[in-house]
This record gives sequence, structure tokens and C-alpha cells, in this order.
Amino acid sequence: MIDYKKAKNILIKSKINIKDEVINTSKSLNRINVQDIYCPVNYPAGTNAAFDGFAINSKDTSTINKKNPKEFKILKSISAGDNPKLNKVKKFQAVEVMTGALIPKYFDTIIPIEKIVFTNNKKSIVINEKIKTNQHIRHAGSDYKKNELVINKGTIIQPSHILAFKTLGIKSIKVKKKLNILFFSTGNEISNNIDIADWKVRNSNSHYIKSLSNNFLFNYIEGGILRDKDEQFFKKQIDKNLRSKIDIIVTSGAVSAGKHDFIPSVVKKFNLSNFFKGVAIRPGKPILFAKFKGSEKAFFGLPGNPISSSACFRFFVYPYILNILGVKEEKPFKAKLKNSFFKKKNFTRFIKARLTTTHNGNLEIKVLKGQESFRIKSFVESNIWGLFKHGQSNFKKSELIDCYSPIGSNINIFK
Ligand SMILES: Nc1nc2c(c(=O)[nH]1)N[C@H]1C(S)=C(S)[C@@H](COP(=O)(O)OP(=O)(O)OC[C@H]3O[C@@H](n4cnc5c(N)ncnc54)[C@H](O)[C@@H]3O)O[C@H]1N2
Ligand code: MOO
Repeated sequence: MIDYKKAKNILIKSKINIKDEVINTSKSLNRINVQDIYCPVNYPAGTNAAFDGFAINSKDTSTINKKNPKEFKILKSISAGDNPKLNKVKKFQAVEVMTGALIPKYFDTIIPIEKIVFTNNKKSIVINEKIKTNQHIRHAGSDYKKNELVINKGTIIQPSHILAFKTLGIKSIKVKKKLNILFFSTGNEISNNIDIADWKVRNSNSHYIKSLSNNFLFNYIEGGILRDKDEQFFKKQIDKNLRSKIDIIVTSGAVSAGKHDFIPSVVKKFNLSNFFKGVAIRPGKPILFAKFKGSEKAFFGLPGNPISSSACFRFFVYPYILNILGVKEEKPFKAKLKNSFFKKKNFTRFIKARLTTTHNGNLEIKVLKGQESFRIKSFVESNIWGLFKHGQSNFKKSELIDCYSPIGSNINIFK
């Protein structure tokens, strides 16, 4: 049986090709850009007011003090969106500006409205102190300069990126096409009904995988439930989908050693270029992967226990998706182990765990009770996957453990 590292190396070598497409940036959430994106303009476009108040030229205040105040004539009021052009500006003049208004030439500083003293006729303001230059002003190009890099290629587009694209007038971008994943559940016991006999099991795996599709970058296509006698039907389904828009076929269940576990024997009938079955991990040991020869399609057989399916999706299918879409390998973040933990040395363990932070800012991870792969309650209590590495048995309290988000890429948090 191969270990997790070897399995991941096989996945890296088994890339399938995904085409590019150009899309509107408003629809780019969670897509992957295939080119570096540069800023087409300066932002802010013009030097503008950060506060509501009055713009003046600071040099006009150089000789002003409490004993020697000066009146500044108000020329006009400029709001955000107004053309700021003025014909002639003389010394000791001011313009009223609203936040976001462009500041006309000659003026170089702003006095907030709260500090303004007006003359009785309200046509001028009175200044009785020296005012520093560049107060409450946002300079043109001070955030983004034209041609500056906005994001590198291979970024998972986040809401902050969409804010930048829209601010900078970036209308469309080239991204990887969304992957199509066809998913089958298996087993005579699996039912889509609510009221079931004790010998039946409600289908949850397909709903879990479907629920990941928004955050984990794929289109979910429902294949239905394969029954124990559906071996031939399943083979035909693969045949058909090798000539379809489907990129990856995923099944849950029927991959271990039982009488009805037909997934491995059916998949092996096809011409495969890469393959593994069984990895030294828990949960999910019976996992199967295959790449079909001569076609850009891949197959994952996830073990049927709900937590085995979840862990195998997170630690096999998801890294595979990121790699074929051109995203850098996700890095774990580390948290201090709260309780000691023991496992078999040559197995990698994916652990349902709870991540918390201490009052002084340390991240801590607790291994939850009930790690068996049928147990849902501990999964509900958990908020993080802890990866306990191959090659070590005893994990002591305070040891640093690799953590992976169960709801999206770690890359979204730690760039
Ligand atoms: N003799 C052996 N038996 C088992 C082995 C082994 O190596 N030798 N491996 C065990 C391990 S580890 C796992 S994990 C399971 C996985 O087996 P399968 O992938 O064949 O899964 P099934 O037997 O079809 O189902 C297991 C379990 O999960 C439930 N299930 C399946 N699909 C769904 C679904 N869509 N929604 C909810 N629950 C589902 C199913 O009812 C079973 O209870 O094999 C061990 N056995
Ligand atoms: O490893 Mo299985 O995936 O224990 O339950």
C-alpha cells in the first residue's frame, strides 16, 4: 500500500487539461485567473477629498496666527462627481469640498467642516492658525498606479479581488473553465427517502459533495445511486462520459473488499495511464484513483463511510482540482495540540478537530472524541481538519499540527 505522499505525487503527474474561457469579472468569484492581471488606470483617478470640509492652499496660511487671522473667500462647493474645474484662483480663496470630490489645482490641503468658522455673511471662512499641507487628501494613483500588478495568475478569485476589478474598470478576465464533476452514490441500502426501514441508509454523501461545489470550484452533476447489480450499467456510464463534457467522475462507496464492491474491477477494465488503490490513510484507506488513457478524464472512488468520503474529497480530489487549475499547492497552517494523540506510525490521519484561539493569540487544536468514519456528531462539532503525519506515532501536547479548512482553501486565509 502506498503512503499519502506517494499518492499525491501520482495525482500531480496525472493532470488533465482544462480549457480557458473569458468571463465577466462580476461572475469570477472562486474562479482561477490564468494570466497575471495588471491595473489599466491610476486609482484614485484624481486627487480628491478624504473629508467633507474646505480646500485651501496651505502656503496662504504661513503668516496666520490667533492675533492675525485671515478670511478666505468661498469660490464654490464641489461634490463627488462634479467637474472640479475653476477659472482663476487667487490667494486667500477656498472651495467647499465633499468627501470624494476632486480637488482643483492650486489647493493642497483640507480643513474638516467641524473646524470651520464662517464670517457672518457665510461667504468666507476665517482661519486663525497655520495649516499643514496634504491634510485629508487622497492623491491620484496613491493606491494603484497604472500597469501595477493586481493579482498573480493562479489566484482563487475572492470578493476583495472583485472589489478591485470593479474599482479599476477591469471588465473581463481569462480563467480556467469550471470543472464538471459527475457524482454517483452506490449501494442497495442508500435511499433518497426521509422515512426508511432500519436496514436502509439515507443518502448524505452526494449532498455533502454538492454543498462543497461553490467553495471548491466545480459544477456538481448528479449521477444518481448505483445499485449492487449495476456493474454493467456503471461501465456503460463511464464509456458514455469519456465522450462528454464531464472532467472527473467521483463515486462514493463500493471500493473496499465486499461482494458488491464493483468499482475497482469496473474501472480496471478501462485503459488507464495512472492508477492507485488503497493508501495508508485513515479514514479512507480503500480510496481509488485512475486517469483514463487517451482522454483528459480522471476518476476518484471515495470510500462510502461519510467521513471517509469527506476526508478523501478534501485531501485527494481538492488538491487535484487546485493543481489542474494552476493554483499553487495549498500550505497548512499550524496549531498547538491541546491533547496528546497516538496513531499507527505508517498511516496519515485526517482528524476531526476543533480549532480555538487563546487569550494571547495562540491557535490550539483539539482532537475530538469519535474519530470513526461513520460518526457525524464529531464532524458537526469540528471546525478544522488536523493532518497527523506519516512517520510518527506519538503526538505530544503542544506539538504543532497541520490544519486545513473544511470549507474552502487555506489559500483564502494564508496567501
Ligand atoms: N474486509 C474489509 N472490509 C472493509 C475494508 C477492508 O479493507 N476490508 N475497509 C473498510 C473501510 S476502511 C471503509 S472506509 C469501508 C469503505 O467501504 P466502501 O467504499 O466499499 O463503502 P460501502 O461499503 O459501500 O459503504 C460504507 C458505509 O458507508 C455508507 N454509505 C455509502 N454511501 C453512502 C451515501 N451516499 N450516503 C450515506 N452513507 C453512505 C454505507 O451505507 C456503509 O455503511 O469499508 C470497510 N470495510
Ligand atoms: O478508513 Mo475507513 O475509511 O476507516 O472508515
